[in-house]
Amino acid sequence: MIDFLDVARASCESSLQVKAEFVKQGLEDVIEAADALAGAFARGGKVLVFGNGGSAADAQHLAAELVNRFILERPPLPALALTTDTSIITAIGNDYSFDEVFSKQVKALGEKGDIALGISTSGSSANVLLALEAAKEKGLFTMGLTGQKQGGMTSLCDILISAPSLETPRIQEVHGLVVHLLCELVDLKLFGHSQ
Ligand SMILES: O=C(CO)[C@@H](O)[C@H](O)[C@H](O)[C@H](O)COP(=O)(O)O
Ligand SMILES: [Zn+2]
Repeated sequence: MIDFLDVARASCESSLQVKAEFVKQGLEDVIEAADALAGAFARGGKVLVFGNGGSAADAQHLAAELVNRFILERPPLPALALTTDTSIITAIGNDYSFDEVFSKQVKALGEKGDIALGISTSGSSANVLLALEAAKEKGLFTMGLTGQKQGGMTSLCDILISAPSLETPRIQEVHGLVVHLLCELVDLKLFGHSQ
């Protein structure tokens, strides 16, 4: 019989372990990414965020915190998740291919001075890679959230934040933390306080 307590405990342990490892080796990349975001916002740029499945949810989570607020009262910051407009996504998916659902939006909305942030736990989702490629072609600064494998994101991201795991859920749990860290550090850099 399955011992559900054991299963849940093992997943929690593994999540904690991956986060502990990330705290040891990943925080400098997070600070660099927060610097880039704060700098882009200060200069009038915006961030375009995209990913699939749970990473689409992470993209929307980040955009929501930036546009609305995180913990502090502060002015709205310009962020757009490219995962939310079903008319755009179905039209591109239907007429061209699902691989282009984010890249076409980057081509339409991305401007020099903006940041493109792709989220992929495998680093190999074609629509995320094509969008980062399109962003590079348009002169945007590119950033990625990925896992241990990194896939094609290594060569396409100016800053790449990697969660040290090969398991999608564990990687996503680190990405959730990174989303909140980015919001906290951007607030601190732009508005001088974090709580
Ligand atoms: O949330 C999960 C699994 O935890 C899934 O929805 C997962 O995000 C989807 O399978 C994605 O399509 C995976 O894409 P990627 O992270 O490899 O780019
Ligand atoms: Zn998930």
